[in-house]
Amino acid sequence: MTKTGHALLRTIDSPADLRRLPEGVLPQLAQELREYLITSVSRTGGHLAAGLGTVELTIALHYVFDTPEDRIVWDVGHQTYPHKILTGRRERMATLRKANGLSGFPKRSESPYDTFGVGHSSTSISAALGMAVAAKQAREARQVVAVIGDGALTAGMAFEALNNAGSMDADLLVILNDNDMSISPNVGALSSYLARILSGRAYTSVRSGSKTVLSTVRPVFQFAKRIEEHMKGIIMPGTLFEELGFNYIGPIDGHDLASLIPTLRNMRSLKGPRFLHVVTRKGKGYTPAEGDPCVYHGVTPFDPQTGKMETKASGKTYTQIFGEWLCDMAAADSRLIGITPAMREGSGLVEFSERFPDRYFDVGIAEQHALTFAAGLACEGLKPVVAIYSTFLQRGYDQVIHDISLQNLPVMLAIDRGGLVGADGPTHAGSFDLSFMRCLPHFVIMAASDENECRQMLYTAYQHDGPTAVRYPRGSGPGVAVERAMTALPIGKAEVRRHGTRVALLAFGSLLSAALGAGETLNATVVNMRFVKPLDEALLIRLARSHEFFVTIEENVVAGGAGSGVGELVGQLQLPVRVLNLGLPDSYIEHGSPAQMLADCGLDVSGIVRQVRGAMPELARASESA
Ligand SMILES: Cc1ncc(C[n+]2csc(CCOP(=O)(O)OP(=O)(O)O)c2C)c(N)n1
Ligand SMILES: CC(=O)[C@@H](O)[C@H](O)COP(=O)(O)O
Ligand SMILES: [Mg+2]
Repeated sequence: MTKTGHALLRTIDSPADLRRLPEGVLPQLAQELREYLITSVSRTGGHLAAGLGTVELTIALHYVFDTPEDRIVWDVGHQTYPHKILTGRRERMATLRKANGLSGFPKRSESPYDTFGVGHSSTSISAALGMAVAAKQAREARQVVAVIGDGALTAGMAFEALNNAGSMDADLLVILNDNDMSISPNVGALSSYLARILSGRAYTSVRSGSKTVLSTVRPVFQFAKRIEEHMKGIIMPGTLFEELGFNYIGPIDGHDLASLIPTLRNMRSLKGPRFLHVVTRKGKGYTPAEGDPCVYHGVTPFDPQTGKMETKASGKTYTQIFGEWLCDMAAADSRLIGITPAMREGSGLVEFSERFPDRYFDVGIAEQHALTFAAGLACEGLKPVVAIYSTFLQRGYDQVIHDISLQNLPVMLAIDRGGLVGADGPTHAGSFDLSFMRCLPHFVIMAASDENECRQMLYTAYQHDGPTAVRYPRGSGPGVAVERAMTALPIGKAEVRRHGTRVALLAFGSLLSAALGAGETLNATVVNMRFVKPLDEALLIRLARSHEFFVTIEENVVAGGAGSGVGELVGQLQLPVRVLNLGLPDSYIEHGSPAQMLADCGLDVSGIVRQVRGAMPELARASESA
């Protein structure tokens, strides 16, 4: 804590307040902002290291640009807590990622300073270009800035935007926040290229992890020199970004306000596509986070003195079950290849990457590439397993259809974070995968209801000679024991878990526990459907002869979900049952606690009972008179 107790920071309720400060006090403000950030996130949890790395950049951007009139578009947005603190939300940081509280990402409805909703990476340049073109069309002198990280720059979408922007005269400034990190260390040829730029320019950096103090050619001088070169038409071997039509400046020290502010002022005065390369340190100013920016990328509440995080005493997560299975399967089958689009830790591939480095591929934030890369591997007889969050799978949908399903290739998708994810909110919820996967020919699709079944499904999928998907939720399940044996399930076979009368609750995946609880109250039959595709048609035909109602239950939108498949079958076969589909509504569920979010959607025990009785009042009357 600074001696002043954040005295400066407390005077800032908007960037206008910030812009009234003399430049000389901004380093003090940066110190206070960094301390405030650490203290606040130590209480709430959330994303920490990235925001620590953008403290000075955020101050400089709001100091130089006339926000919100000038637009700042952040990429991913996990690094925007300093931005939120400086734009009038300082006192609401205690509500971060809690129900009805601040979002963990920029959100247009939350603040005029949040110019574009983000959460998925690599969208900032496209959106900012749109805003810049709009400003030009309206003859508005507005400045538009996209702030993108070196990790986010590894996504194809970023280069689609650079390619387009570089050929236009839109007044757009792209700022690359280069900290040599994605969540884990950044990967790929682009990362190496950026390192070469840093080493090739008068710049020593922390990029190589060295303790070398940052030192740079004074950017103002450098800036003038480059203008002179351009003016003289001297064709210098420019950077990739210059070759793409951007006026490239950098690299400069992204923690040095004395460099940032004059450079941004200069770049603000220019027209056309401009590219500023800043170098920062992820976790800057907090020793535990500087030491391990990967661990401190996303944190649970922690002791700010020691950095020690709270750990929830819970069983193995589904992610851990997957990681264990992947290693066991790789040990048994040399054809297995493990692929992640930049989510090694989140998807549980750390052990696999260490034990099977030649069969592990982190392709960067490149979901589309990951999926078609897997298809290519499968063409040659290998067995690719793509570990991917449901929400990020959305980024590669055409590749799933065109490169995997259509060619009927044996690619296995391990879809993690299926269903609601809690604090990250709607940008990260896996609300749609059962809908967008179910309609694809050739795919076998399973949804795990507990940890042991998850492992069995993974093995079942891996053994299948065709495209498969196993979907499981974030976090841990009901805590059943997991047998390490490799047991395959019969494809397309469901499992009756409870016998009842009149109503059959057909549960897909993680909501089986809630269905069993509701089944007790309703005296209903409860089925663990296991397979979204193919459905257990024989069982459904049998149940239709002895039940009046099918109630499908899934943590996926109702629209086109697993339950829709049951309704389609009932219609096709004219089965004598009524169908009620329970699942996520046709709306986005705001962040909060997963249990509360499910309850709000009527997907806890009482909610299921209430909805069933509401749709079938004769049931309610019968159970009351019983
Ligand atoms: C499409 C997509 N894939 C994966 C992620 C998960 N993710 C969040 S932040 C991040 C790394 C971003 O690296 P960078 O852009 O360099 O930002 P930094 O954290 O280094 O500031 C990833 C992979 C995402 N948000 N969006
Ligand atoms: C910002 C981002 O997209 C990731 O950090 C994401 O928040 C990780 O989600 P999990 O916490 O579920 O791994
Ligand atoms: Mg980075």
